[in-house]
Amino acid sequence: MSIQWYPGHMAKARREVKENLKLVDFVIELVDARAPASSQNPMLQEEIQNKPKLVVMMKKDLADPEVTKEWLDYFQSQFSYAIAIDVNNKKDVQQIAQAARQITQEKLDKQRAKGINPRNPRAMIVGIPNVGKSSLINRLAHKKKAETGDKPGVTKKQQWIKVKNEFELLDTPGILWPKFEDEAIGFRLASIGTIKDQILPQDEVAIYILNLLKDHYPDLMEARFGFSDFEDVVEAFDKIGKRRGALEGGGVVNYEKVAEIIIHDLRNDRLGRISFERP
Ligand SMILES: Nc1nc2c(ncn2[C@@H]2O[C@H](COP(=O)(O)OP(=O)(O)OP(=O)(O)O)[C@@H](O)[C@H]2O)c(=O)[nH]1
Repeated sequence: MSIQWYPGHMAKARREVKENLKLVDFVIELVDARAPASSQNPMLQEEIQNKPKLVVMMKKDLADPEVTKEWLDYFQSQFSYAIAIDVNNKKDVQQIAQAARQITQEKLDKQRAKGINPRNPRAMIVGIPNVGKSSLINRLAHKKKAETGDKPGVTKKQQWIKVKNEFELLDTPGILWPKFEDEAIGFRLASIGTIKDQILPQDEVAIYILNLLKDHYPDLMEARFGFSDFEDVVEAFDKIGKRRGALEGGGVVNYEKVAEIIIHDLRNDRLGRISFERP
């Protein structure tokens, strides 16, 4: 996880995705349900052109269900097919095959009407680092990868995975960079663990999380840290440090440790279901 993106990497990633896109009939774009806009790649849509796209909001089990609903409505209104899943929930994962059927039905019907016996539609998964690409591919593959041999792939190693007889999935995902457009996006991506911890100051990420909790999730904050409001971040860090034992000699609060605790709690699902942005 946490690739650092340089222009050379970005150009290579874009080229690879572009090549693979030629092989598929539709695209499965993975985004993080907690920050669906910030975790989209800014240029993917350009490369996809007119191919149908299924947006899959991953990690729905970690996101605020009400906000996830708003995002589903939003994506669906943008002419994209959208679902939200927890990759560890079998029923959720099954929704992908159903959505694929919807997406490809029209084209298949047209081919059948012309007397053509259509082949299985093909798809690829695209998403930013750590969004859950490998987990989803493994679930869809049930660890068995259907090798079909004669189809073109960018590298010889690539294979197609047959998903419930509905479609075939390229076994290597496309990895693209997230948005780096403004500071708030950076904080969201740092909070969900997409960008390296060294890139943004950890205390600032922790302050961002505390402010989000205070403004949108005071009950979760109260449950975990014992308070839900603060005027001053130093005061808030002191309270958490004392409560959680992040102290140095003489009982002085170690702020670095407090920042780590806040980020760790969030990333490890200790706070509850949280979303970082609304449509
Ligand atoms: N709670 C939860 N965790 C998930 C879900 N999907 C993936 N994860 C976790 O997210 C982390 C990253 O998942 P990966 O499948 O490695 O993500 P990736 O997109 O392949 O990552 P890169 O290889 O870095 O590009 C892992 O710890 C997964 O267990 C989900 O739906 N819910």
